[in-house]
Amino acid sequence: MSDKPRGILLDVEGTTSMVSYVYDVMFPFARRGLGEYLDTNWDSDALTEVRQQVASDAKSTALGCDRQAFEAEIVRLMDADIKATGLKQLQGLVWQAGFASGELVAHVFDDVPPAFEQWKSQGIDLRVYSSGSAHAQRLFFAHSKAGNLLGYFSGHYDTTIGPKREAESYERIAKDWELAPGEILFLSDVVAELDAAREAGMQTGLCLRPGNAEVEPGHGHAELQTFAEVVD
Ligand SMILES: CSCCC(=O)C(=O)COP(=O)(O)O
Ligand SMILES: [Mg+2]
Repeated sequence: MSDKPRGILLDVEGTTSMVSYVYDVMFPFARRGLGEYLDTNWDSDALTEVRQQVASDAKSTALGCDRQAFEAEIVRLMDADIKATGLKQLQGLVWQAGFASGELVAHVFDDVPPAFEQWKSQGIDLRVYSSGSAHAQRLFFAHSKAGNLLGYFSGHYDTTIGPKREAESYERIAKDWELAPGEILFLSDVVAELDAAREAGMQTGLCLRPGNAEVEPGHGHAELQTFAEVVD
């Protein structure tokens, strides 16, 4: 990495954690629990807010009111793995029971907790930016296989701040964090996300974790296999 960062911004899937944990464990859990969750919570405040978000994402007010049409839209978004804000908020609500019961225990790579400890001891501030909702991020890191890691983070960003592949999202994060973009190091497994962060002026690191998709050479981002390589 170039300059020592004052803040490290972390992606989750493919960066702190195995892609397969999200795809093979968490997404199927949300799919299985969807119908019952909707039946039980249709009029709750949390689900009403999500229904409005999904309707707004789809630009169809009616969608938020019709139980069958709503569920069909959620299934469509899940099938296509569309990282829409409303879907991500709903998945977080369904996962809550799984994390609370212990059926879901979030995967983190072994080098992650010691790196968090080292970075914090060096005075580096840590925040998360994931397509998963901020609520889901908190559940995830509070219930990880390495224990409760939530205390390491001073903030969480999701797609309500903007899409992960747009430079403006990273500009907004830097502004909210009250750091210059160049003082922030963004770590992710997705080159398009890193391109957007670099365009905003952030330092970037591409995580090459086991199970991640292959990347084309020539992207120009620093590459790392583990977090131990990030800061001296
Ligand atoms: C934070 S837990 C759920 C992760 C998730 O739903 C997801 O889509 C992961 O996306 P990321 O931006 O972390 O790669
Ligand atoms: Mg990722």
